[in-house]
Amino acid sequence: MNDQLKVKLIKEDAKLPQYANPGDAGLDLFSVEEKIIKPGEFELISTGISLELPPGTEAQVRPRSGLALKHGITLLNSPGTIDEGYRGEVKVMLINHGKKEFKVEKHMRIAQMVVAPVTRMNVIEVEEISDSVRGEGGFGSTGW
Ligand SMILES: O=c1ccn([C@H]2C[C@H](O)[C@@H](COP(=O)(O)OP(=O)(O)OP(=O)(O)O)O2)c(=O)[nH]1
Ligand SMILES: [Mg+2]
Repeated sequence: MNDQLKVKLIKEDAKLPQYANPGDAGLDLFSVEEKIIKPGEFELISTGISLELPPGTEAQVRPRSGLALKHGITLLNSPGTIDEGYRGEVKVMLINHGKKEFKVEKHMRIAQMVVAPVTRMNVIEVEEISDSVRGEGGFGSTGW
C-alpha cells in the first residue's frame, strides 16, 4: 500500500484533510458549509473534497471525541466507510445527542478519517465450519 492520498478540492473554500499532530492516526475533515443541527437530529455535512485512495485501502470516518464530550456531536453511521473506488464528495453524517442546538461552522473540523488496509475475501459456501474453543458463546458469555 502506498502512502499517497490524492485529494481533489471540488468546492470553493474546501480544505485538505490534515493531521493535527505528527503521529496522529486520523486526518481531520473540515466542513465546507455552515449548518445548524437541532438536538436529536442529524445532518449530512459537505467537506468539498473527493478522494483517490491508494489501491487496497479504505477510509474510515470517525467521530472527534472533543465534539462528542463537549457537545454530544457524533456520527450517525460511525464509522463511515469510504470505498476505494468512491469518487464522489466525502460527506459526514453528524448527529446531535446534546441538549442544545449545534452550529457547524465553515472550516470546523467535524470528524477524522483513518486510512486502513482492506483484506478482500473470496466468499465460499460450505456445509460445515470447524469447531473452536469459543464455539457459539458470545454477547457476554465470558462474564464481566
Ligand atoms: O460517512 C460516509 C459514508 C459513506 N460515504 C460515501 C463513500 C462510500 O464509498 C459511499 C457508500 O457508502 P456505504 O457503502 O456506507 O453506503 P451504502 O448505503 O452501502 O451505499 P452504496 O449502495 O452506494 O454502497 O458513500 C461518505 O461520503 N461518507
Ligand atoms: Mg455500500
